[in-house]
Amino acid sequence: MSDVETIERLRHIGWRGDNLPVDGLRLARVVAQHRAGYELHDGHALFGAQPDGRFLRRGIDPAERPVVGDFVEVADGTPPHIVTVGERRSILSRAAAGERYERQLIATNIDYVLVLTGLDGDFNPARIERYLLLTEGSGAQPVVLLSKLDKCEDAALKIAALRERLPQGTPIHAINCKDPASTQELARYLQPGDSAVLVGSSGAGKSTLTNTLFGTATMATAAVRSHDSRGRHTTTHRALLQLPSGGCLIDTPGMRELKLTGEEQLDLFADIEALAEQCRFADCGHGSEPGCAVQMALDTGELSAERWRNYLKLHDEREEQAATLEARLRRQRGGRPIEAPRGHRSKRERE
Ligand SMILES: Nc1nc2c(ncn2[C@@H]2O[C@H](COP(=O)(O)OP(=O)(O)OP(=O)(O)O)[C@@H](O)[C@H]2O)c(=O)[nH]1
Ligand SMILES: [Zn+2]
Repeated sequence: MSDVETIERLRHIGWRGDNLPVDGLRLARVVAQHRAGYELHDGHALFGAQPDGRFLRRGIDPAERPVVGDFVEVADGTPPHIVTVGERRSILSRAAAGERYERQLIATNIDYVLVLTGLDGDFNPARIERYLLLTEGSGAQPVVLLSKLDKCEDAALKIAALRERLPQGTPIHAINCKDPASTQELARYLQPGDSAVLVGSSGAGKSTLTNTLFGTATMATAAVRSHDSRGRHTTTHRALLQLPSGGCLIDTPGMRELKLTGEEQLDLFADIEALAEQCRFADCGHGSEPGCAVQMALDTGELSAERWRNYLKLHDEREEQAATLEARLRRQRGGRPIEAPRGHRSKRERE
């Protein structure tokens, strides 16, 4: 195959570079990570690979290891093995579940995070805000998709309210996931070289939209039944889907349950933070204090109670994660005792 052909194929799995690796090495993208190794795609086919020994060394920063979305150079062999990880143009991460704080890379080299919410009973601006926060600082651009436009009578109202609430310039598209003419406007995010992930709660229409973008209903739920090592049935999703428009969709389980990392700036709520600065007391609790600008805005309706609650919730969650992060960094630096994170002392300590 000529280099031109190879580069063209790589574009369809999201590659944007121009230089192919030297002879003997092959460029491929990580599409899944299993306990037993990696699953890669070279624009042509899927194949399995193992990481080079240096990625397995103890003490290596986990962020240096290959993750889903990475473009890697592979040395052929039995099995093929990953020798280098290419520069990343974006990094989506989350706080790993568990007692100890850990920032976990979910996917790299993603250009668009398509946040899908139904305009029906699923419609939930707070959840959309949570997803938007998780793309903050990642290098990926969030795009809000509102599905079930065909089943919603007050769509215009909901869209207008959302536009007012989200940062200016956040793209919002209301669509019918079942109708190719309606999803056509998403092609601009799915051109050769583009990589997108689709996130949203169960029932929002992710499979339906994927099928429509893919141009066929035959893949039904995009899932294939297979057997795991113990012979149990497992459902695995297609991890990288090359779309007719030229771009690709990456599906990674990590995107489904998302926790804040503690590093978010909450830019999304800059207006609320500016408001709180105007309270008469610097340490205003925004309860019944006199001169509270937040209460005033809530009273006049300038700030909706629902959005204020969402801000508080995400703010507390961010603080909690930030405290754990801080404790962890301190432990790593000097092994000094870990203080109880701010805001999480027991009731008695606070008194
Ligand atoms: N009328 C209409 N129905 C839709 C639309 N999008 C999805 N649906 C329907 O909503 C239901 C759920 O859609 P799915 O695509 O399975 O949702 P999902 O997000 O993949 O759900 P999970 O697989 O549980 O994560 C299905 O019955 C779809 O046919 C839409 O834009 N319009
Ligand atoms: Zn206040």
